[in-house]
Amino acid sequence: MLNRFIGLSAAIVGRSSRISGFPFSPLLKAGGSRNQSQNRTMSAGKAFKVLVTHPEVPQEGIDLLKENCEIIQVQSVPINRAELLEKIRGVDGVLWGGHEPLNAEALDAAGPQLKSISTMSAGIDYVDVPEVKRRKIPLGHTPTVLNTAVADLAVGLLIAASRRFHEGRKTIDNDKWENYHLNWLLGQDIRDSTVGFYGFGGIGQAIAKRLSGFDIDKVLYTTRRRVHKEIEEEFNAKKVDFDTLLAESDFVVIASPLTKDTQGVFNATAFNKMKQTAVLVNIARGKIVNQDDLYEALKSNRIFSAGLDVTDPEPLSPKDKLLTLDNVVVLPHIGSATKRTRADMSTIAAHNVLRGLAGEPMLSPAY
Ligand SMILES: O=CC(=O)O
Repeated sequence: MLNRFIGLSAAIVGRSSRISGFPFSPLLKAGGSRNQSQNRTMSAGKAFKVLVTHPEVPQEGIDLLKENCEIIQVQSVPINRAELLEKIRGVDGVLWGGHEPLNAEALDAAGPQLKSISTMSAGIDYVDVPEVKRRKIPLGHTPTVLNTAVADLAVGLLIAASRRFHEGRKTIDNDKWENYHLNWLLGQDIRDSTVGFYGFGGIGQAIAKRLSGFDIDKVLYTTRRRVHKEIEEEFNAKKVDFDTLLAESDFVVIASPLTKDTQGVFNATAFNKMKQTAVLVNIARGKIVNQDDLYEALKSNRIFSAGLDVTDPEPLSPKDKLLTLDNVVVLPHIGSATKRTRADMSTIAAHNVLRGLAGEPMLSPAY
C-alpha cells in the first residue's frame, strides 16, 4: 500500500525534475506524515474523486491525478458556474484550473468530504482563504514555477514602455514615421538606472536577476519583511520605505500579491512622488493600481510611461480610456502563458491535490 504511493511519488519526481527551483525530492522521498485511514482509502484503487474545474488543464497534471483518482472535469469555457457547482458535489479533491471565485458557495456544493484543493495559479485573490481555512481544507497553489515566464515578460514590458514601442508602432500605422528629427521617440535608458521593486519575492528576484545583465546601478525594494541578507547581496538590493522607492526609482516594478493592504496603493499621491521620467511596470494584479489615477498621471506626463500585464478590470474593455494613450503598453494578463509553464503549473497543482488527499503536506501550500 505504502509502496504504491511511494511509487506514484517517485514517478512524479521523475517527470517533474526538470521544473527548476522546486523542492520535489526531499518531500516526496521522505513520504511525509501519512494519515492511516487516508492510506487505506488510497490503497483501495481509484477511490478518490477529483474535480478538474477547467477542460484545458494540461495533460501533465491530469495524467498524474488519473493514476490514483477518478477524474471529473468541467467542460465549459468560459466556465459555466452551474456546471461547476453540479460536478463538484461529493468530490474528495479539486484542481481549480481557472480564476473563478472559490468560495463558500463552491465549498458547500462540494460537501464535507472535500479534503484537498489546489489552484493552478500563484495569486489566490479569487479564493476566500478564510473560508477554506475555517473548513480545515488544505489549499495549494503554484508559485515559483511561473517566476521565470513572468519575469521574462516583465523585462519585455519594461523595455517596451521605456523605449516607446506602442507609440512607435502607431506612427507606422498612421504614416507618421519622422526619423528625420533627431529627438524622435527618444526613450529612457536602463543602464545606470535605479530599479525599485514593490514586492521582492520569487518573481521580483527573477526580474532583478534578468536585469543584472543590463548594467543597472541599484535595486531598491519595499516589502513588509526584509529579504535574506544573501539575496540583498546578490542583487545589491536595499530595503526602503514606499516613499523612498517612489522618489528614487527610474523603474518601479509591481511584483506583490493583491491584498487589502496593497489594493490601490499606486494612486495619484504615489504617482506625484515618482520621477517624471519614471516607468511603471505591473505584472502582479491590476487592482494594486488605481487605474483612473494612472490614466491621469500618464496623460499629463506626470510619469513617463507604463507597461501593464494586468488591469482592472480584466478583461479590459477595448473602449477603455487607458488604451487611447501613447505611453502605455497593455497586455492581456499573459505573464505565465507559456506552454512549459502551464504544464508545470498543472503538475504542481496535481501534486498538491494528491498530497492533500494522502494527508501529506502540500508541495506549495497557500497557507
Ligand atoms: O497571474 C497569474 C497567477 O497568479 O498565476
